[in-house]
Amino acid sequence: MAKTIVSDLDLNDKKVLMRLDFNVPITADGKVGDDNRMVAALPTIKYVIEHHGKAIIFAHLGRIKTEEDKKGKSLKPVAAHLSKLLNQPVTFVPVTEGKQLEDAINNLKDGDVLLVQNTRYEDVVDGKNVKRESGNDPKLGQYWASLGDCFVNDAFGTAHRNHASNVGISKAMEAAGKPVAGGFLMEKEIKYLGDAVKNPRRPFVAILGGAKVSDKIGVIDNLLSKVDKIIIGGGMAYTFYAAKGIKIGKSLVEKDKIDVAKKILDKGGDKIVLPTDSVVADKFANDADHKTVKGDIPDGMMALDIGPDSIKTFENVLKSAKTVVWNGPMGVFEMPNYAKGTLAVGKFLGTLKDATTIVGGGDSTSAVKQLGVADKLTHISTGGGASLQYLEGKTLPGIAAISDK
Ligand SMILES: Nc1ncnc2c1ncn2[C@@H]1O[C@H](COP(=O)(O)OP(=O)(O)O)[C@@H](O)[C@H]1O
Ligand SMILES: O=C(OP(=O)(O)O)[C@H](O)COP(=O)(O)O
Repeated sequence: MAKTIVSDLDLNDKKVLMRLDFNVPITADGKVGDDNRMVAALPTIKYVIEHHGKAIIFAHLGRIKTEEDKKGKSLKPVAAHLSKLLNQPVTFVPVTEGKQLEDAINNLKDGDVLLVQNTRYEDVVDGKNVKRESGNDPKLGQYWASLGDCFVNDAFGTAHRNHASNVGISKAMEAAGKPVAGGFLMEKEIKYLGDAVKNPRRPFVAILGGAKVSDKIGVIDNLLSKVDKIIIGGGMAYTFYAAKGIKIGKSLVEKDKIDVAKKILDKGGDKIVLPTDSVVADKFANDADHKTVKGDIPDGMMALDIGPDSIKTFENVLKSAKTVVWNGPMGVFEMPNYAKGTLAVGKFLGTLKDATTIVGGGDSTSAVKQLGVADKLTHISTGGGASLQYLEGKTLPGIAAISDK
């Protein structure tokens, strides 16, 4: 069923609530480190401005479980960066509810842009982890929905979450008879990912890495029936090492997912390709003592990148691929000593001539952009977990909640 899109709405003089994915890296000096996701949302924001709407933007940054977590997770630097990108002022409201927010919204004129504080501040109230946003508290969705005339959800990267700021607002808006639409980014992502996986050209290879192991390990099981090979690198690999009885030292591991990993290995057999060597370090730091080891990770060491032998193994699998979907860096690429694996895989994908190559996820995308290979790939998706779940064939709650045409 086709979904309502922002261009279907009458925006003139309307308070247009927007949900965007501005979950971007913030540098140590408090600036936006990579603005791919923000740039990707500009067409929809500009459309709202040009059609005389008042853009009221909701977005999240990081995950918040304690009061302490709120430090460094304010969207203020994102507002400043957005103002530069749009070349117009952006009003930043440092709270997520109350009179200050309501007054600021009431003061908006046509074409103005306002960014609300990190929606996940609502997860911790009075020091308690109440998960109002990420638990989709209906009262919060209703409150936010009451602030606007229509809702435009363009946060593809967050579409796999059932949260108050995407699903909650949508449901409350619909209940109040107000329009709920998707944005242009949502439309573009669905088109590219849908086309690539409906009838994928084979061999179809998925590459998974990164650190959100418990989030993404479940995806592998479903992908097994769709792809010809799954390459697993990055922090994800060591839960699989543990499942195979290979020593992992102090490497990232999700202990309660080792059984899941075992089942995936049994079911996947030689479809699953793991690193054969790793770069290990004695601490999580670029200047730590580090070396390359095959197989077992020594006691007291942690694996922070794949090694040169793994790179060759992965390239061998990838060289004949016709469709490649990649999410999650192969190592801690933010630190130069552990960036080689991610670099090598990104560069290799850029050399594949007759292949559809799709990279998704905040960190993976920022890695391929740093490498300068982004323009050699078919599609850079703003969603990591979201694109994976879309590929699995799952209905994403954020998309499902957009009104049908
Ligand atoms: N071996 C590893 N150990 C710990 N962290 C890792 C390892 N490999 C990659 N990472 C981290 O994974 C993070 C990205 O993971 P994730 O959020 O799942 O990817 P994406 O944002 O692309 O979806 C990066 O910050 C990177 O440093
Ligand atoms: O960065 C995101 O996901 P991704 O790392 O899978 O691309 C999205 O903004 C969702 O964030 P979340 O995984 O904290 O819910």
